Amino acid sequence: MRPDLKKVPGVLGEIARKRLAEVRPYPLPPPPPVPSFREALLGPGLSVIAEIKKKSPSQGPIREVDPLEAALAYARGGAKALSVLTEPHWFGGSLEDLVRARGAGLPLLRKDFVVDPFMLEEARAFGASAALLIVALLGEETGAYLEEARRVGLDALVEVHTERELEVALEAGAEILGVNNRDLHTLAIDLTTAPRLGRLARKRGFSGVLVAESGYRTGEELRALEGLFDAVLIGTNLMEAKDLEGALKGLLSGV
Ligand SMILES: O=P(O)(O)OC[C@@H](O)[C@@H](O)c1c[nH]c2ccccc12
Repeated sequence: MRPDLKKVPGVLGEIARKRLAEVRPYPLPPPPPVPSFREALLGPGLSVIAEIKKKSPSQGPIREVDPLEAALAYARGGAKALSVLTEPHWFGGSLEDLVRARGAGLPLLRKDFVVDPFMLEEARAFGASAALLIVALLGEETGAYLEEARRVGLDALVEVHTERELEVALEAGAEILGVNNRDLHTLAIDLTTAPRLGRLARKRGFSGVLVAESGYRTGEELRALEGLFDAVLIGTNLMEAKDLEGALKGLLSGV
């Protein structure tokens, strides 16, 4: 289950290699009961996964927030689930942020660069309902990580950015598929990526939950996702707003 990270280029490779060097398994507390991430996204209309992210490689510092206050504001604003960055160096996150965000009662996605199966057990033990699996990192190991996620009781958001990665994700049996508009090697965003690969996934017979990720800023952009996507993941645009609840309500009023 060791992904081969030597050949992963750009920012993504750098972050992931650092993360791998830091993994040191330790005894974990028994996992708490958590709500279902998958079910939360399957409600009517386009579900929003709102992200708690203090900084990022593309934006630099975004804001300092208390993850509990942010989580409560997002819940009031209509989010169906939350994504919490736990990567410390480039995103300023931590597992404590995950624990604090649980206070809002919404299902949590552990947003990190999972490169070791222990990180999945850890996510579950700290109260996540789901974890992100990045196909650009895990490659042919994606299926093994999906199985491990299932074994520990986590949903997996399997993230792709190219047609080749989509094939790997479908072959691995992904049930929740995320299409990232952002190329994690270069950080460039292209909003045509999600609809293009989303449509291709459906054409290939994918009947699971489809999530569009990254770069969304307007109600109009969200409206364009309706009918194809079950959910959208929004981070920076919300985090930059003073009033998280108002910003999310504003975006959703257009949908
Ligand atoms: O802040 P944005 O552009 O709204 O994007 C959110 C989310 O999609 C993005 O943070 C993300 C998508 N995939 C990732 C993988 C690792 C780190 C971060 C991400």
